[in-house]
Amino acid sequence: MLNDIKEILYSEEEIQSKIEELGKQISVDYEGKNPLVICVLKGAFIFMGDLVKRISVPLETDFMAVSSYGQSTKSSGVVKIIKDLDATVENRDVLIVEDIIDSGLTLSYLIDILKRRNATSVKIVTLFDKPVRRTVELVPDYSGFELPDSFVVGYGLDYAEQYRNLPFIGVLKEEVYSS
Ligand SMILES: O=P(O)(O)OC[C@H]1O[C@H](OP(=O)(O)OP(=O)(O)O)[C@H](O)[C@@H]1O
Ligand code: HPA
Ligand SMILES: [Mg+2]
Repeated sequence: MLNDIKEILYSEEEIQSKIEELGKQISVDYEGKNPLVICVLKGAFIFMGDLVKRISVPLETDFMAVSSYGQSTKSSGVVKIIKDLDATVENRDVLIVEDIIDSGLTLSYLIDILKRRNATSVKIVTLFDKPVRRTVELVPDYSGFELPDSFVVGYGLDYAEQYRNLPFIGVLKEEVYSS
């Protein structure tokens, strides 16, 4: 598995210290509120677990599964809901937890759905962001690291469902997906 990685971009330690910072800021901003924190499966499952431990205000969690990349390194452009939320978002302060924003298609689709369900507020926290790849305008409220334009894996992110268990984020060797 490690042989397939071209370069490590951020180590486990760097990621954990960034999550601590994000958690502190979110705790300040949501003081006195009880947000519904939504994990976008599958990619955000590790970040979600680490982040909620660093948020000190009361909160509820829920999970939604969407997919648009499948077995490819390019978005299909079609966001499929595989599992919807259990909770109702009406009159809730919603915080969406994402692992990565790339084209922006997944989140712009989700934000639209949650606003139509009458959430009081909808904010986004992403651990990784590739702003140069955007095809729709979208700026996260909280962001961990900006990444270059290369396909990355690890810390929840996959290629063809592999590599999610790597504790760091790294660039996948092109020969792995171009062969
Ligand atoms: O900004 P975008 O171009 O839409 O890309 C970002 C989305 O793509 C990935 O999900 P994917 O569809 O691969 O599903 P997964 O989380 O199950 O891997 C990632 O976890 C984000 O949800
Ligand atoms: N890696 C894994 N999944 C992704 C990426 C990426 O670079 N961009 C969007 N989904
Ligand atoms: Mg994926």
